[in-house]
Amino acid sequence: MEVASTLLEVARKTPLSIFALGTILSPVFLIACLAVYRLFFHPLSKIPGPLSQKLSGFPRIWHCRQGDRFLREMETHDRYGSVIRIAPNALCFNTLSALQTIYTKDSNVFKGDEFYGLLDGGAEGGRSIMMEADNTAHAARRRVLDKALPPRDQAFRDLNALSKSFAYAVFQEGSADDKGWSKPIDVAPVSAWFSFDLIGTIAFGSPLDMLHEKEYRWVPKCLQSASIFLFWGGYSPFLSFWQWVLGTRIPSILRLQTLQNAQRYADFADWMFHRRAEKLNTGDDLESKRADIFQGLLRSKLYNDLEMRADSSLLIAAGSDAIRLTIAATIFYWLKNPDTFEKAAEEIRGSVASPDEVSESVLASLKYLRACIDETMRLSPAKPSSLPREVMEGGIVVDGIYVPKGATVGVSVYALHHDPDIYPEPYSYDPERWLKQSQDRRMQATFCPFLKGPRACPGKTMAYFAMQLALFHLVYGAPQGGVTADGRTSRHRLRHREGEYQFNDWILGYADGPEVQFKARE
Ligand code: HEM
Repeated sequence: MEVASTLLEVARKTPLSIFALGTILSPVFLIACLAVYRLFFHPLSKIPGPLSQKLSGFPRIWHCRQGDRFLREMETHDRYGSVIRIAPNALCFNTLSALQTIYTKDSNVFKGDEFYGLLDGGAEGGRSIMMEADNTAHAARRRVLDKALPPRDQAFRDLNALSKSFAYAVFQEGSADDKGWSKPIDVAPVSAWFSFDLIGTIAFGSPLDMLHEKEYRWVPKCLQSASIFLFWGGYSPFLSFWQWVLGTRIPSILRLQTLQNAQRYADFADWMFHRRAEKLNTGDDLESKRADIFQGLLRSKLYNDLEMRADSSLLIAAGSDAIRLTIAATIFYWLKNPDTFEKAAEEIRGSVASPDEVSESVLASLKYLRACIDETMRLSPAKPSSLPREVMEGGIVVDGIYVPKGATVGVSVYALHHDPDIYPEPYSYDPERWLKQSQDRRMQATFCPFLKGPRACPGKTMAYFAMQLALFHLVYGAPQGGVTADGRTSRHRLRHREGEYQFNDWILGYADGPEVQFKARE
């Protein structure tokens, strides 16, 4: 009281001071009012969650930057229950019913500006199909994209050839020492080169040849760095500001590495699509006689240049990174659980007399391999955090909770995949659970690494081909016995499980390792 009366006394004497005082106090007053509103009067005020996240969106941005948002969502669910408030205007659920309500065709939601507003074409703008807000426009683009995917037999042949090169590159990286052991090899970068080569082939008609040549090996690292910015930037309230900054020299003057890389990556994606377009126009390249995604998109004439640029950026990232992560993570889980590796190896080596005989039907018969991949994607889904959907006019009811227009809702894939009621011992790597006759029916319904509904991944079939073939050739050629995996645990309190593959979620999952060593088979 004393301080207030002194301040008023001073203010009374000089009008200028009144102005200064008002300038200082009014933002404080406004922030206090906003805090009171968000805590007590906001339509979502009754939903439980950490105080900091009820008050502000910045904790979520912080966790996006740190790469541990999915772990934070899981922790918050464990503490507060099946629906949590993860930002003043955003809810996260961890139930099957919420998954079935939010991501279905007729759900009263769309992809709003939260996260999906940061245009993936860089400073020049342009929305990719994944960022397309309008559901009808999205459906039209999706029809074109689905038709543009290469035919199965062509995709199988291409991916089979690339997978052989992948296995060869892994073995090449390590050379045996005098006891017959290879040097430790980090599988993550080699998987990245493989996955970029495969998306080059599927989407643009020719690989970038990263498995053999070093020229473009900077791209995966550049994309990883760009993704960090695009993830936290997408949740920041100043989207147009960041968009503008990307087009200026500010990132290079201030050495903002992730922003510089966001633009560098967008320019690279632009170059990829223009290179493809040029070859198609001249019609004299071999690739134009084969199907690839951009050939289909370019021929459809549905897109403008900016959308093409954005789709190119999306496809390179979406088509490569999740595959890279899943291959590396499966190897990690195999090495941490040697009996599962032995079983997979036995199945693979017993399936055909020579790896050259692998075919689509042989792959389909490798049930244990498929179960291993699914168990990896359950434990370490490449998109583990909740994917936000903005509620439209009229609101939506999720798990009995009315959510009004303008709020966002989502389901934590990581939390759903670790529900102990559906997946007993949820942190153990147990491929057998996918093979049991008496399987809980909810398992297939909750398992959603590719998401569900009209916005789910169109590359699922191709992704399974690529992951199965890469692991098939690796295991077929892998010398038995001498393999190790590093634990990659850290002191982070949410990352303490020895047997869990540790990765960061920056739109997609990024990790180092595992490191493996090979020894010649007896
Ligand atoms: C293990 C591999 C993969 C996983 C786990 C995966 C996962 C996903 C997920 C969860 C989404 C939904 C994203 C969202 O709504 O925000 C998505 C979308 C998408 N994915 Fe994949 N993906 C994989 C491989 C691929 C491949 C190989 C391609 C390219 C052929 C691809 C192309 C796309 C595209 C274009 C979209 C946007 C679809 C749309 O909005 O209609 N993905 N993916």
